[in-house]
Amino acid sequence: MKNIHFHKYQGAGNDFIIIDNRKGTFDGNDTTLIEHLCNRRFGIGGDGLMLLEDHPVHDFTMRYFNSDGGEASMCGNGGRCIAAFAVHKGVVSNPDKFSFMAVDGEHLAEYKSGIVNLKMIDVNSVNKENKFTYLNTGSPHHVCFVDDVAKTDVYNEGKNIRYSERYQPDGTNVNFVQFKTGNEIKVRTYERGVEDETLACGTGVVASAISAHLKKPSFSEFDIEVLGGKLKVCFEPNSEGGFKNVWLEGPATFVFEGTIEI
Ligand SMILES: N[C@@H](CCC[C@H](N)C(=O)O)C(=O)O
Repeated sequence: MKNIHFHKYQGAGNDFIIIDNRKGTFDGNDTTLIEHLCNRRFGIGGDGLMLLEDHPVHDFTMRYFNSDGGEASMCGNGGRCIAAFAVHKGVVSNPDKFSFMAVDGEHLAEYKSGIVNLKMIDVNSVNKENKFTYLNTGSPHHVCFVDDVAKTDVYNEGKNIRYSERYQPDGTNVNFVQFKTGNEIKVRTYERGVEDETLACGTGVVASAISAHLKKPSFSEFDIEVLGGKLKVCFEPNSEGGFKNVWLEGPATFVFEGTIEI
């Protein structure tokens, strides 16, 4: 038997188990254990699990695992939550501006009163098709626009696209976006690796905001409503059809901590 101490955080309802692994005692290759810990009935429960580890230059390293146990591409809400955790635990010396390393590279973060503003990777290109866009914002995203996101069958339609031949073998996350007024959009996301709709997806709202900009070029800042709350995204288009200075902002909240015996 082994005891694992964990913290639970959520960012707009995208929820994560976070483990301080600076001593290296948790084995990130143990897919079965991570899947078990993320299980909402038999474990702690979460859309994903993160390990906070040391980094020689940056304040820390973030390792992200989807709830299926697999080490995944970037998680935007996870990045915001681990940033808040690092501030709460005194891992970073200056909450106003700090940096960490993730699977897609370096991220800057700013923390103030429970809100984390996280710099995301530059987006070099957007594949714009007739009915959808496809882009990588740290994780791959298919984005389509719908008239009424509340009436969209996110689970079944998302799953069909996620497993469609076009995206094999890696699959994709799938976002359904509805324009509201001005710079406001509503987004619902089917996440691969969770294999369900989640209450929010950070890299997904970034992809959705950039896709919305392609339809409404006068906006480069978006207010986004997701099932679990509100997020903001801003960016600057570059001269080659890409996007730089991409920031994702929203709440990152401690839920509880505990020890689980496995
Ligand atoms: N919830 C995340 C995205 C996590 C990764 C995704 N499920 C994938 O495997 O691509 C976010 O907030 O960005």
